[in-house]
Amino acid sequence: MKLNIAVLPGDGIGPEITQQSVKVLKAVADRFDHDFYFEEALVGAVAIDFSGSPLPDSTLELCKRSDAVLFGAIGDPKYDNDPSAKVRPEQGLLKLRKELGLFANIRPVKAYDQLVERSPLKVENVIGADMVIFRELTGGIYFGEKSTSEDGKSASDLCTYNVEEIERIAHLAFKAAQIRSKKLTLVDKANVLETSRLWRKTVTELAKQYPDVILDFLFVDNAAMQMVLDPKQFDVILTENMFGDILSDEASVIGGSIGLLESASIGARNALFEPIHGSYPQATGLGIANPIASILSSAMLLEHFDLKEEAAVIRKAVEMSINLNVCTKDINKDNHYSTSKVGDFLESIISETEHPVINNENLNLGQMTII
Ligand SMILES: NC(=O)c1ccc[n+]([C@@H]2O[C@H](COP(=O)([O-])OP(=O)(O)OC[C@H]3O[C@@H](n4cnc5c(N)ncnc54)[C@H](O)[C@@H]3O)[C@@H](O)[C@H]2O)c1
Ligand SMILES: CC(C)[C@H](C(=O)O)[C@@H](O)C(=O)O
Ligand SMILES: [Mg+2]
Repeated sequence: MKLNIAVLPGDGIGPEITQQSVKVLKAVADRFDHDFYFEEALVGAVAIDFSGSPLPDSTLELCKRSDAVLFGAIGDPKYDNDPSAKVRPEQGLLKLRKELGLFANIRPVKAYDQLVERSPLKVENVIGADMVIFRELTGGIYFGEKSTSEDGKSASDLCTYNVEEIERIAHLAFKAAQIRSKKLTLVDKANVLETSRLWRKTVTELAKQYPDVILDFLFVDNAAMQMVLDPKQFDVILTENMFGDILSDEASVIGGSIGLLESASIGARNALFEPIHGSYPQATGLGIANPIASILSSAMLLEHFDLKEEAAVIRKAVEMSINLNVCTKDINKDNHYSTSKVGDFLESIISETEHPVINNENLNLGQMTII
């Protein structure tokens, strides 16, 4: 298969993790005889430095004409610490999502058996947890009208949704539930917010088309608590933009690190694949960032094009690196590997060449077999 992939490394750890994904995708292309073409472009703070815009027109054009976008991360402390900055790196990502119509952000969360001991949550609560969060991505308070009064003493962000915006992502979430454990939980704040009441009404109506799926509801404050008390109760979570942002970072403690959480942002024509984490500026250039979230996002990219076997090879290689403890320090505190060493390891497993790090005497090879 021929795929043109736009690569937007962005800021902070974005370039180092994205580089590992490209390595892995190239190994997949070689192994399965595909033609993957990569073209890089600027986004975020680096794009502001270069052109004054967090999403230059040339970057947007590249994304529009590519088959898929591989996104790293954006964000820089110089903007985080300056609330009055009018041009901000995050605007690049938000504009990209809007312009490409990426309304559904799919964030799978699971507890790897080998890592449950590392989760701050109780092992018995976490083991077997496996859910997917469907986060609405182009509406809600993120995109409503914004204003600040002239005297700077009040500000407003409007939250709006319409039925069509709710229905299109709800269909995807119901379909996902049908091929999973057939349970869909709508997370909202319908006891307070008009928009949430519209979500409840619309989703309840739609549920009639999916009689095999059990629909239930949770208020977001309770959902935040249930997420850590009993994450195994969740199968598919459907929620609006901001609740999904917050709940998915919270859910990452189940897996042991946010550096493991992949995501796909899907629209009618375009698709973008991004880790859920940010630019982790403190780690820039130190080689400690976990590249797995980005690499698994690349697996989602392949699944999007129905390259299931290819994606499975990536997922199996990742399982293997976790089993063998070839991991960065967020999940391997004592004997960690650098970002690029983890990438090299996965690349070598996929391309079935010699493993550059596997001879390390501290590795416990156990019963592992190389695919
Ligand atoms: N999609 C995105 O590009 C995105 C997402 C979230 C935040 N941001 C931006 O990133 C910047 C930093 O934000 P933040 O500190 O709140 O969130 P962050 O996700 O960058 O980092 C939060 C914490 O998560 C951990 N972490 C994140 N990525 C990791 C990785 N790959 N490996 C290991 N540990 C990892 C680290 O402990 C880090 O301190 C801000 O400018 C923010 O706006 C961007
Ligand atoms: C950087 C920010 C705009 C973004 C969001 O809030 O959507 C991030 O937190 C994410 O989860 O992708
Ligand atoms: Mg977020």
